[in-house]
Amino acid sequence: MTDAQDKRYDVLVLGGGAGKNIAADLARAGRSVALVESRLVGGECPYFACMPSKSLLRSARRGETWEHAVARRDEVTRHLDDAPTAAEMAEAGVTVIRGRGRAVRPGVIEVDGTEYGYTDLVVATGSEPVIPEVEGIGDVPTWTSDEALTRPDLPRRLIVLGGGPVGCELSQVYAAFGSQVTLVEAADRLLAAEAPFIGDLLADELRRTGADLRLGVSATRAERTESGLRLYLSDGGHIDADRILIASGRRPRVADLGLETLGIRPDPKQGIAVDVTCKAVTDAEADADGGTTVWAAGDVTGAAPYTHAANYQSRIVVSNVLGKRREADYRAVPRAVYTTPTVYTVGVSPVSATGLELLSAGYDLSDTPRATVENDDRGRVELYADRARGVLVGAAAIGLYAEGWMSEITLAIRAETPLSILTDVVHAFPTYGEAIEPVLRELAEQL
Ligand SMILES: Cc1cc2nc3c(=O)[nH]c(=O)nc-3n(C[C@H](O)[C@H](O)[C@H](O)COP(=O)(O)OP(=O)(O)OC[C@H]3O[C@@H](n4cnc5c(N)ncnc54)[C@H](O)[C@@H]3O)c2cc1C
Ligand SMILES: NC(=O)c1ccc[n+]([C@@H]2O[C@H](COP(=O)([O-])OP(=O)(O)OC[C@H]3O[C@@H](n4cnc5c(N)ncnc54)[C@H](O)[C@@H]3O)[C@@H](O)[C@H]2O)c1
Repeated sequence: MTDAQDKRYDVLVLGGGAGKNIAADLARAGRSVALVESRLVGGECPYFACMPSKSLLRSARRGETWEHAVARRDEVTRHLDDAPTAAEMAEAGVTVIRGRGRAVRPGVIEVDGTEYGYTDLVVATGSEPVIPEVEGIGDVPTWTSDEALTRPDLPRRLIVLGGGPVGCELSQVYAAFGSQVTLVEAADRLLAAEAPFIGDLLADELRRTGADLRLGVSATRAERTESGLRLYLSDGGHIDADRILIASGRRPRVADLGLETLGIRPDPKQGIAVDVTCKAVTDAEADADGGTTVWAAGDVTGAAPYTHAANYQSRIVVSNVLGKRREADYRAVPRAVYTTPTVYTVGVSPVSATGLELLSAGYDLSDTPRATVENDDRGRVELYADRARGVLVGAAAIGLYAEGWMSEITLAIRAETPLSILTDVVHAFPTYGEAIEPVLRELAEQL
């Protein structure tokens, strides 16, 4: 085994999704940096997650053929070629180490038998799909989002297991291109953590796209049949299909990283606990070890499983590694689902708000002139304010382009802009953004 002192870096980054930004920024700031990546430099988002799913959703919206949509998707993901991104890393001065990294002792990572030393370690290993405990699921044809977003085949009959963001986006994709989609969700509605109107309106849309929704039932058993597979449900029913797309959640990728040797004990569901500076919480003895620091960013922290949140945490890590203390604030991290119409929620959800006296008001997009112009009256926006402080703390919307016209609400929540100022903001006519004005006025009157 090579001596770790021979291959020593100021900073080692494990995982090249959000981790690649950290590596490049720190290298540009003059640190010696190595990035360890076991799959593709760039992480999941550009190749297996956000980008291919958004490309397929766009193609579905435009009524393209499946073949065209797949060709376009594969162009968007550069046919899974990470050479240009790896070259960008090299240009920034980052050494890219291909392979799976794991900690062997404080200050040392091992990749395929070679040891590398570090002063700062950043763990950015992302998350992985959870395979639900359904008897027989391992014996029938299944996909996770990885296959659903890279394969060229269009299953004739597809069961989508789970009605979270992955299940909703991919049900709309496959139903739009002609698969006979049945979505099974254990909760009573889609996107169950959000305001109820969101899941209800989205369910109407998915049904309109052609999907059959089985809400409030879970899968109990799967078996192979002559024509494909059969999935049994908790309500006594069953569904016959050719394939199951598992979209039943993800968990932080923390297994077999040797984190315990660094005094880090991640919760398998919550991931690596970090403080406000994104420094990993370690045992007292590990802290006393001194000399090295472990940071974490992205899905592995369980903080907010979105690329924009991972990128935000990356900026927090970079700043703190460079000695400029910066604290993360998660009050206004958007949660968008890019179906048509789009779901955009941010801040507190009325479903889980505790310890706040929430004021709420809402408005149907059908009442905006823009809905007439677009000939599309789908959607609604609701805003939630903290009565005690007179500021917005949460928002939920579903509607065309909601990811655009709701961003001002993200700023309002983050900046704690008083309602008295928000009610004085002018929106262009005719935009869906005008829907926000009556909601704000109603909230201000309730104060
Ligand atoms: C289908 C789907 C669609 C999504 N769409 C969106 C979207 O539209 N918008 C959005 O904001 N978010 C979306 N997300 C979530 C988004 O993909 C993640 O939040 C984001 O990729 C997290 O970035 P990350 O850097 O933490 O992890 P990742 O992107 O997963 O990167 C982690 C990297 O670490 C590598 N790695 C793991 N272990 C090791 C190891 N031991 N050694 C070396 N390398 C290792 C992995 O190979 C991987 O490349 C979507 C997710 C899915 C599944
Ligand atoms: N647009 C985006 O930003 C975007 C898109 C896709 C995914 N993501 C992120 O990726 C992560 C994973 O998304 P996801 O949708 O897989 O997870 P999720 O945890 O959000 O949803 C999974 C759903 O599956 C259901 N479920 C679990 N087991 C079941 C069973 N046996 N039978 C029936 N239903 C079952 C759960 O009740 C839950 O509603 C999320 O954190 C999400 O935020 C983001």
